[in-house]
Amino acid sequence: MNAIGLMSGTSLDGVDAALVRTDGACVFAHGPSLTVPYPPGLRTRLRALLDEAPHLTAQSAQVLEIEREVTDIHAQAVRLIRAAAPDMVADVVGFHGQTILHAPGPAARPEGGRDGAHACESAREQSPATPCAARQDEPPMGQHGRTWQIGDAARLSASTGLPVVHDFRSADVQAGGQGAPLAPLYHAALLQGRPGPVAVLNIGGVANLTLLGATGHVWACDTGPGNALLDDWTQRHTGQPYDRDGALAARGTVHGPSLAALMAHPFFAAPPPKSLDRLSFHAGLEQIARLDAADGAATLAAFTAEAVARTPLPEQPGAWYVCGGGRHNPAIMAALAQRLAGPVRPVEDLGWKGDALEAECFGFLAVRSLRGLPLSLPATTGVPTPLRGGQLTCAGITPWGMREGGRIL
Ligand SMILES: Nc1ncnc2c1ncn2[C@@H]1O[C@H](COP(=O)(O)OP(=O)(O)OP(=O)(O)O)[C@@H](O)[C@H]1O
Ligand SMILES: CC(=O)N[C@H]1[C@@H]2OC[C@@H](O2)[C@@H](O)[C@@H]1O[C@H](C)C(=O)O
Repeated sequence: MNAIGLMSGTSLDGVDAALVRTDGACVFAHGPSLTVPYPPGLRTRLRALLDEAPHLTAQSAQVLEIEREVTDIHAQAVRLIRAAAPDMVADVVGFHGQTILHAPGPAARPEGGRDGAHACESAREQSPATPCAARQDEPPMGQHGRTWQIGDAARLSASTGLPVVHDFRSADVQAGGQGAPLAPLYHAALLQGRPGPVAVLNIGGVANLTLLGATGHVWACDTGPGNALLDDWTQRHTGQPYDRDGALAARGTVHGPSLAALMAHPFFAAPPPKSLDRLSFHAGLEQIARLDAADGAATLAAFTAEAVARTPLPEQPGAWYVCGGGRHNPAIMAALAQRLAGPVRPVEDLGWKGDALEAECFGFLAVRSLRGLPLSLPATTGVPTPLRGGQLTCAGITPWGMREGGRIL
């Protein structure tokens, strides 16, 4: 199938879209990929929504309004991808949605939850759970926590005329898994035929790691902060959304005691599998508040790398391949190279597209979902057994087929 994957990550910078031809096990072709940036105003409102999310429901006006805008930007991304690949007719869309809250098992919300507030408790009091097939309702706070991605799959399906697979993480969390990371099975599919142990490290807003072992087993977890803290710090001190090319960090010096204080966060003492909310380390910005802008940036770049280096691994990788926006930051890449054994290289060395990988992943996972194949494993998210996931919404399909010339599945 030709699957368009859509990922709007924790950096809140926009929607990544990519087209892959896949059977959910192998990838046969990589089509075009692109990013549709969020307008600055939407990015600001999304950032505010993260703080509000524990107190909101899926019917809150603030959520509905932003969800509609976010969905329509995804629809625009689908249109652009289809226009860029007229010969690769899309069969399905994998729609991740925008994560606004991630609070699965205890490892993901160390003491105090977000910014010291107990996000999940407040959410539980305010969240009547009404099932909804086409949007992810604000997920109920079950015994295993919850994860919430906004996005209206029915609206996206109707506007694109394509079946849409969405809500990839809820089943995992409901089964007692972390709900993240989900990219490991895609990384493993791309690594097929390469000798392990080898690591793929995604440095997005949050960072996550996939280890393919010497015997081919897959192991994964979130490692710690990616760029999100540094983005917030840079925004606060320079008014820019991120530390372009690590220029601010390059002018600073890592402050050892602050780095040690940041590494004292309970997330690092918890064993994998574990995953993170974008705001899990937000209190860390106050811990380094007295540093100047450049030293703070240098310390945060080092924090991202130190967190990776301290991740307890079952095998030591012979090489580290880095994807996500953090690989564009020389301060982060240098800090990783300093701390990790083995070469640290961008995934472009493998012929992969490091800015499109997550979007491709959700196209791949959409096909796995349609085929009833697992999206997660005990060693990737902590689910008890390999687990399926995702929901299918077909609002764009008539009895005569797809509205915009798609193929009948
Ligand atoms: N030239 C650059 N220099 C420094 N940092 C950069 C550069 N380009 C991108 N980045 C960083 O990468 C971030 C975006 O990364 P990416 O798109 O991988 O995140 P995401 O997909 O939103 O997050 P996640 O993987 O957590 O869901 C930006 O916010 C910025 O911090
Ligand atoms: C809840 C959520 O959206 N998590 C993201 C985030 O961004 C990076 C890291 O944290 C990872 O766990 C995950 O995304 C990737 C695509 C994943 O699931 O593999």
